[in-house]
Amino acid sequence: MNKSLVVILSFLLFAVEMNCANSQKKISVGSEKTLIVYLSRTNNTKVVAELIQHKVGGELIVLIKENPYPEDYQKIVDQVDRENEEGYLPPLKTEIEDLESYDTIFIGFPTWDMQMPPPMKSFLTQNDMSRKTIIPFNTNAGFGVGRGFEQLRELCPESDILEGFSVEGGYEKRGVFLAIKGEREEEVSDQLDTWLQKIGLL
Ligand SMILES: Cc1cc2nc3c(=O)[nH]c(=O)nc-3n(C[C@H](O)[C@H](O)[C@H](O)COP(=O)(O)O)c2cc1C
Repeated sequence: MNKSLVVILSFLLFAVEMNCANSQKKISVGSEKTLIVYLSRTNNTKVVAELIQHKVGGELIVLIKENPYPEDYQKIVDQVDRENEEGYLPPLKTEIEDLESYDTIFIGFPTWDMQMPPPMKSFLTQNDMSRKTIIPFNTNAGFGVGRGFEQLRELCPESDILEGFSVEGGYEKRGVFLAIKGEREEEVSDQLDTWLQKIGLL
């Protein structure tokens, strides 16, 4: 084979390889240093957490309470109301041993009682979030995040908190459990892209 043909073919092969490598590359804010901590009862916030992980990488950790909340909707509503009134912080089963090694932490929770659920308050109170970049996200039944992001700022005064993402999820009271699926999941995924681009993570 003539020498210049070999050079041209090698160059073409290199260009094709580079293109494949780039199209497979996961856009990441540094997988080994990013954590996604979330709380979810009916999996809407879980789906959003997984979409975020798919887009930016990182470790996914679900918050589990030591004593589970009641299955019954009205019972959990009453218990959460009481816990909020008393400022009770429920003990958690979930422990993150090497939290200090993460510098970017996504914090995801559903709106409960128009605020942050007590187990997430426990997590943010028990762990040192200072000097970390915190990125909040939320699902709700259509009434918004309530005081949730404000409470996050109060609980993490020494953190750099980026603009949060809040989206409509389920409506357990009306029997709508996991709503972020199928076409709705695709819609939420697009909204996540817009948000992540806006805050500079995509
Ligand atoms: C105890 C409890 C209280 C809730 N309170 C509210 C509320 O005040 N406002 C609201 O919009 N949604 C409220 N919701 C609905 C959830 O925020 C919504 O269904 C969310 O998408 C659930 O997320 P998950 O599927 O990750 O658990 C409440 C749900 C529960 C279980």
